[in-house]
Amino acid sequence: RLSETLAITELQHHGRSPSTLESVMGKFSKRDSSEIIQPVRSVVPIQQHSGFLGVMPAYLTAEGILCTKMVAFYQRAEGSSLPSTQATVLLFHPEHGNVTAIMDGEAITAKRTAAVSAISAKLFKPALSEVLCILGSGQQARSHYDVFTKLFKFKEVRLWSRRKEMAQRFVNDLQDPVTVCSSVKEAVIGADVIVTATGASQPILFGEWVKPGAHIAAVGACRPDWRELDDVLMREAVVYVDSREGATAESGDIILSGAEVFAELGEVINGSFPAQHEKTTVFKSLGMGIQDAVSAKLVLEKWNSEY
Ligand SMILES: NC(=O)C1=CN([C@@H]2O[C@H](COP(=O)(O)OP(=O)(O)OC[C@H]3O[C@@H](n4cnc5c(N)ncnc54)[C@H](O)[C@@H]3O)[C@@H](O)[C@H]2O)C=CC1
Ligand SMILES: O=C(O)C1=NCCCC1
Repeated sequence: RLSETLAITELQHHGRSPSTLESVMGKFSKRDSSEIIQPVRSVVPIQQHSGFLGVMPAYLTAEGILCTKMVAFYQRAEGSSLPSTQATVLLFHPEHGNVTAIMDGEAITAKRTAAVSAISAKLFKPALSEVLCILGSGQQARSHYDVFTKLFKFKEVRLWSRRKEMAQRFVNDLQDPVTVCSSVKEAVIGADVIVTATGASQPILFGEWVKPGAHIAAVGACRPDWRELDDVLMREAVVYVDSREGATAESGDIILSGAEVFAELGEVINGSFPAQHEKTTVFKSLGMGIQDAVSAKLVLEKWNSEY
């Protein structure tokens, strides 16, 4: 329950200093193994049941965090009572190797992913961003809605989900107005920031609909043969990723489109690559163990301070 209350502001900016997430992603992109060790996620595909099990270890020396997340993602039938993403996070004592905490990883996964997408939006969205569009109405859609509307000011928020009643249900829980759209095209035309957070395995977002200069935070399609974005969009946009190795191993949108990766988010944070916010940009997110590690540490610190 504590991880559900993990404030996004703790993952995001604290005044002027860079957030924990930004600072570790910057460090990761320096590839200094004395600072951070984070192999590409180990994945066991469960083809028979349209899912996979992933193991995501990370060691951050300066932060004193040794962690692994185990995550199962299963494509579910609409309305299933089981969540698609289920996860457990383990923290270890870096000096002795004993387990110091076992925590539920669902809320951490939802919140840290949205926080990282928000960092991408902060860096890459057009200067005048009035319309936010979210595709999908599941856990990630909700966490992205919460973070994006908290951190940025949009004049209009649009939502599309493959079953309109699910989008309607999502909107009914909210206090602020959100337009439910009947098609992806209707939802994205003219949008400045687009979040794709679906379980799709074929493209649902097509470059011809996307406003030039828009920013897309692409969160779904995390298998080498799954897609959310079409070839046109992938080839025309400037493509940023969380990890180059992760993207080349896991992202169908990158592998199958042949799109070139321009930079990692961490490389932009470090100043070694520019944020081309005047161009159409895609941030292809796959998720990283270091993001879970720093989030879990925040949860544990909160626990220790409160109990
Ligand atoms: N980049 C990252 O770090 C992370 C990515 N993910 C990915 O984000 C996506 C969403 O995850 P959750 O919100 O946890 O799942 P969820 O099951 O809560 O939501 C999935 C949404 O996608 C929609 N959807 C499913 N199949 C679809 C299809 N074929 N076409 C269009 N819409 C479809 C569903 O209607 C639902 O609105 C998944 O692809 C998951 O793998 C999840 C966790 C972290
Ligand atoms: O980073 C994660 O956690 C996940 N990424 C892709 C989908 C499953 C969970």
